[in-house]
This record gives sequence, structure tokens and C-alpha cells, in this order.
Amino acid sequence: MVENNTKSSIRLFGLLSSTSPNKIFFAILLGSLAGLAYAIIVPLILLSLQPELSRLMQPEFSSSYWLLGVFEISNPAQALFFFSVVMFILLCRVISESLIAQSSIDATVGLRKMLYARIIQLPIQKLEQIGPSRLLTALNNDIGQISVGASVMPNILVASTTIFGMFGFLIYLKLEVFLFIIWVIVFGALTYRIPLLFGRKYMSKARNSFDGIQEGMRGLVYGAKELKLNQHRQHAYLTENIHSFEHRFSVAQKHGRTLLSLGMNYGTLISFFAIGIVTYVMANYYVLSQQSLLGVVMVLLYLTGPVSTVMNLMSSIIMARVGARKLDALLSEMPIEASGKVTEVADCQQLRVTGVEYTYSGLKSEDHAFHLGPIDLTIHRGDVTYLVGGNGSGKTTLAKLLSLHYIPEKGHVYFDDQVVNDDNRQACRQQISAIYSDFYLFTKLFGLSSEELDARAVLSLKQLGLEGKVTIKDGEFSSTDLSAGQKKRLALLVTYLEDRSIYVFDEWAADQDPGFKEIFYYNILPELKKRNKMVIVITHDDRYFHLADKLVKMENGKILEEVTGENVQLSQAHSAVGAGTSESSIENHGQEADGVI
Ligand SMILES: Nc1ncnc2c1ncn2[C@@H]1O[C@H](COP(=O)(O)OP(=O)(O)OP(=O)(O)O)[C@@H](O)[C@H]1O
Repeated sequence: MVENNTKSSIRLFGLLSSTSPNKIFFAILLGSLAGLAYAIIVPLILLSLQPELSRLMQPEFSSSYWLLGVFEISNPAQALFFFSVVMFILLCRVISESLIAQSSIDATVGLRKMLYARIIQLPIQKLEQIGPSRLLTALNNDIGQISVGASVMPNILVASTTIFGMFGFLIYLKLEVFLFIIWVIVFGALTYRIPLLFGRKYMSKARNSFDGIQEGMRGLVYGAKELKLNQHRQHAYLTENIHSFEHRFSVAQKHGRTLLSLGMNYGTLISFFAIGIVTYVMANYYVLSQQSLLGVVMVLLYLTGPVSTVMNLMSSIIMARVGARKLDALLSEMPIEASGKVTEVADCQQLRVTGVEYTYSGLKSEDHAFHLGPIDLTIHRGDVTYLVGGNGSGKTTLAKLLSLHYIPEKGHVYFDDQVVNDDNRQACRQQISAIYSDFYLFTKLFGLSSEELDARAVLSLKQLGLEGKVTIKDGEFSSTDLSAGQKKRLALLVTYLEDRSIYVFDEWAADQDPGFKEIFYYNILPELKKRNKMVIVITHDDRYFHLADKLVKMENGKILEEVTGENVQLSQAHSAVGAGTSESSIENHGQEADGVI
């Protein structure tokens, strides 16, 4: 049914390096060079301040002077070297950071594109289960955090290079001090992880509450009308739902941030503990000249910069790892529908289902999950088939199986003699056009646009009573801010322009005015039949049942009765008469809407 979902896990650094390996290689190279150059700055300053510290210093460094305008420059070669190093750092860092920024933008866009592709490849039933809130949070929240985290990884490497460079200088100054600092760093690195570990747990909790907040926001926007009319409901919805998620979010965030702050500051201040111990304790046990002690303290002070950079960036990494785990979990719940080897199938003349069964899974209570089938049904090209039955009888579910949106758990769907399977499902779907009650109207005729199409669309807009409401240019609608009925007419126009073999309409006429209802049943459907289309109509409009070629009555997920030919008219004659549908009124509508689409 679906391809096994390969267990992928998002690695922050891998994300950047896989998007643009060369850029990242150069960014790290330049960043590391900048880091090493940084590490040279302290010895250089120390050399210029205390010539006796230098074992390598050339005599001319301390003896010569240059005059630059009114400025007197001592140690010109050393000064030139110093400023060259600063310029080198500037250049390396700017290039390195801009390369990282570019790679991080590419990685973010790449992640988003990957999510779009996965949503497209997601079977409809799974998409309905996951719901839009989780997908939107992944897109807006998690991917943003992942890309921030990934983009700071190279900065951590750069800061680490500076730290290692400074270590080299520290060894040169005093090996014992270096060993002590290493011990302090190992101790600090181990202990500072404790608050970070708990901090991350709280941040994960906060992230989980965010899904609830997002869902709550949807209710606020889409349920605004219902909430406005009932203050009790409004209050209860806010306090019991959104506020309660917000409360959980804020408690978890506050705890998390406090712990992260504790961890970061502790980590940053570790170097000061080390400075204190070296200055006040170690100096009493080891032979450290005043100059060496000054050098060591300067190195340690200088180290606080890159050390705090590493510590501060760790919070971005932690947030990114929370986001990556959440996205990983979501992706592992998103099976990939088989793309199929067959690219085209012959025009379907007969759509047949045999022994088809379907259950809505993934519900909180599986006992109450609706079960459809087993169903056997054959639908022919050139026929208008009505699916009728009470609310919840399974008409839409069956239609979604016929339009190949749902994949049956038992039984088969046949396009003529071919069984629909993973190989040909995509190709078979290209013969179907459907308007379900939750249809989405795109603002453009994506994949359809052409000048000829525009001309056809303009003609049909007029015939569908949308002239003056919507215009179309280069396949794009001027507006989709229409009434519910008008939107459905525009959706009908889109399906008409697609010119598919099989049409599925789920209660299309439900929100049309009486005039257009008649046009739909008396003109549009017969015209599609005349064009030899296979038309499946879900309807509750019993006054039009007699117009069907086949009436499929459903109850409790099963077909109760199939009525064909004259029997359709006989069984529904009374309702047609009862509803006052006269031949003359039909004729009138026929003339009114002559040539509709
Ligand atoms: N996405 C879903 N997840 C779980 N259960 C669902 C889902 N969609 C529908 N159902 C259940 O399946 C049953 C049949 O629904 P279906 O939409 O097929 O009925 P219907 O005959 O088209 O109803 P109506 O005339 O009201 O549109 C219902 O009882 C409903 O609770």
C-alpha cells in the first residue's frame, strides 16, 4: 500500500553539510583560520607589552620606529603583523559567516521542500489523522529552530579552534596551569550538562503544548462565529482549552529557560573560577613569574569569550534538537505513498469494486470506528450514478474509495479489467476529478493554464453566473472571495476544464439556489453524460433521484439497494411529482441554461 517509511533522523551538522558540502568546508576552514588568528592576538599583545616574555622575538621588533604622518609607530613590523592579523580575521569571519548563512538558508528551504514533498506523498487518510495543526507547527516552529541550530554549529567549531589555539599558548606558558584548566573544563562540561538536561526536558514539554495552542488558534479563527454568539462557550473554550495549553507552555518554558540560563552562566563563569584558583592558589604552589602569571590570566580572560560563545550557542542547539526530534517523530508517522511505475492507463469505461472494506483507524476509541463494506459495485461510463442514504451511511467514504483517495483495507478497485494497485494508482487518479464538501479552491488553474483555456473559462464563468464576480487572466482567478455556492460553481468550472473521464460530486448542489440546483441536475449532469463521462453524485435531493441512471442506496456502511433503468423513475416518480417538478419547468431551465459548460 505504502512504501515503508525509512527511519530518518535529522542531524544538525549533517543537514548543512549535505546541502552545500563545499561551502561548509570552506566556511569551517576560514572560520578555523580566523579562530587560530584570534588565538595569536593575545601572545602578540603580550609580546608588545612585555618583550622579555618572548623567546622568539627579533631584535628589530623592539628597536625600530616608523613615522606615519604625525603618528609615531613603535615596532612597525610587529604592528603591521598585528593589523594584518586583525584584517585577516575580519575577512575570514565575514566570508565564513556569509557562507554559513547561505548554507543555512538553503538547508531551511530544503527542509521545508522536503516537508512539502512528504505531505504530497502522504495518503489522504493519514493526512486527515495528523491534521493541519501539527504540520503547520512543524513548518513554522520546528524547521526554524532546526535551521538556527544547524547554522550555529560551525560557529561552535570556530570558537573551539580559538580555544585550542589558546591552549597551545597556555602550554607554552605553563604546562601545569594548562593541565589544571583542562581538568576544570572537563569538570565544568560534565556538571553544566545537568541543568541543561533538565532544561531540555522542560523545553520539550513546552514544545508539546505548542501543538495544542496551534489547534486552539484554529478553533479561535474558524469557530469565531460560534464563539461570538455564546459567551459561556467562549469563556470555556479559552480557559479550558487555549489558556490551559498556554499555562502548561509558560510553566515549562519558564522552568526550561531558568535551567538553561543557569547552565549557560555556570559554564561561562567556569573560566573565572579557574582564573581565581590560578591567581590565588596555584601561584603559591608553582613557580610563576609575574609576567607568566599576567600572560596566563590574560589567556584565561580571553578564553571566556569563545567559551561563552560555545555555551550560549548550546541553547540554540538544544532548541534545535527538540525541534529535530519533534520533526523526526512527525516524519516517522508520515508514510510515503508508492509513486508507481505506470505513467498512463487507458480511459476507464467501467469502474468496479469487489469486496471493498474500509475502517477509519487511528481514532481514540477504535470500538466506535466506522466500518464500510464489504461493497460490490460497478459503475459505467456514460452513466450518472447517484449515491444516496442517510447521514453517516458511508456515501463520502465510498466515494473517496472510488476516487482512489482512500486505499481499501480489503477487496479491490478495478479500472476495467485492471486492478488498481501501487503501480498504477497515480496514473488512474489522473482520470478523476472530484468536488468534496471540504474542497479547496486554488486561486489559479495550476497545471492547466493556456490562452485557449482562458477563453473557455471566461465563457463558462458567464454560464455559471459568475460573470462580473470573477475574471480570469493567464489561468488566474481575480478573486476567490465568493459565497459558498459561488465558490462551488468555480470549483465546478475547474473540474470541467480538467476534462477528466470520471467525475465525483459530493453534495455539490446542497448550497446552490433552486435555479442553479435545477441547472445542475437537468443540464450539467446530462451534458457530462452526453460527453460520455462517468458521473458519481452524492445527494440528498430526492426530488431529482429519478434523473439518475443508477441509484445506489446506502445504510450503515453497506449498499442497501441498487436501482437501475426504469425502476429509478418508478421508485422516485412520486417524489418528483410531490416536489412539483414539471416538464415545463425543466424545459424552462433547459432554455435558461442552454449550453452550460
Ligand atoms: N476522517 C474521519 N475519521 C474518522 N471517522 C470518520 C471520518 N470521516 C467520516 N467518518 C465516519 O464515517 C462515517 C461515514 O461518514 P461519511 O462521511 O462517509 O457519511 P455520509 O454518508 O457521506 O454522510 P453525510 O450524508 O452526512 O455526508 C460517519 O459515521 C463518520 O463518523
